[in-house]
Amino acid sequence: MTRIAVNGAAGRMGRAVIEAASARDDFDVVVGFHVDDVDDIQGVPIFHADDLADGLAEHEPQVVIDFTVPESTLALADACVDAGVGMVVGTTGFDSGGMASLRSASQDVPVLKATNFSRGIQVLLRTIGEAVSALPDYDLELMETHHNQKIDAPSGTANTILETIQEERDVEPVYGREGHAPRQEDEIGVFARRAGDIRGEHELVLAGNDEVVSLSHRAEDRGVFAAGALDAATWLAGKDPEWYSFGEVIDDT
Ligand SMILES: NC(=O)C1=CN([C@@H]2O[C@H](COP(=O)(O)OP(=O)(O)OC[C@H]3O[C@@H](n4cnc5c(N)ncnc54)[C@H](OP(=O)(O)O)[C@@H]3O)[C@@H](O)[C@H]2O)C=CC1
Ligand SMILES: O=C(O)C1=N[C@H](C(=O)O)C[C@H](O)C1
Repeated sequence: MTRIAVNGAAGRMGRAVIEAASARDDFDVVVGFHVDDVDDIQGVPIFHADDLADGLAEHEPQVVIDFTVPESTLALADACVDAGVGMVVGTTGFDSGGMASLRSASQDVPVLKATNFSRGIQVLLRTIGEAVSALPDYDLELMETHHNQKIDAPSGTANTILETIQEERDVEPVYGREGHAPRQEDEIGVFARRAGDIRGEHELVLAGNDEVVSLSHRAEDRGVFAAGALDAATWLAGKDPEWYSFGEVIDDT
């Protein structure tokens, strides 16, 4: 049994995590955190986001799963360091300072951060690395589509895809194009669309040599991210303080 807490318990992903954990018998969701004063969400006791330390001390989770905003994740990191509780972080949109703060928390507690907790995206990332390396002269264009409530753009996953490409090839991102904007040889166009309640779509196009390769992934339900975050929490519980990746979970389970 893994004792978890959920930060952002009333959010789209927080609710999905609680729902997925409640349907399994190997998780106990002991506490949730939310910005408003409510007693419980889906039967889970809720502490206000200003009272992280109290909630962690009273309910003693092994791992907190976080899907919020960077400001909230960083406040949580301080509380987790003080309480000695591990973190599974799904929140995206950190600037470099925020990432550095989160990384420094992993000197004291185990921290696993992923921009996408779908297993399929992990496979896509590996496939993209291979394709970009095998097709060095092909033009690259990256597209993502998400629901109309998403705050950050491009998506965290798109940024991770870009980093994966840049490990293989020196490409310069161009975010959208407008007007007189001819394509340069070593650029990659990056495009973000927002519409409806689209759960998350990512596509990399590689074009050249009179052919087009399209590598894409579409999440059809937030449950896919929730399941991955829960697998990560089980894997992380009891680990030493360090910075971990979801790829390590996939390799082990
Ligand atoms: N890694 C992955 O696999 C995935 C990552 N994500 C990422 O997770 C994050 C959350 O996404 P989603 O659930 O759709 O977003 P939501 O807006 O639905 O949920 C975010 C929650 O955080 C709360 N919140 C906002 N500001 C604060 C604050 N300052 N302190 C404490 N809590 C706060 C919100 O409260 P309120 O509702 O009152 O504003 C809300 O409950 C995003 O960064 C998204 O990109 C999403 C899906 C998958
Ligand atoms: O906000 C979302 O919904 C999602 N965010 C993550 C991201 O920014 O990549 C992961 C997923 O695509 C859904």
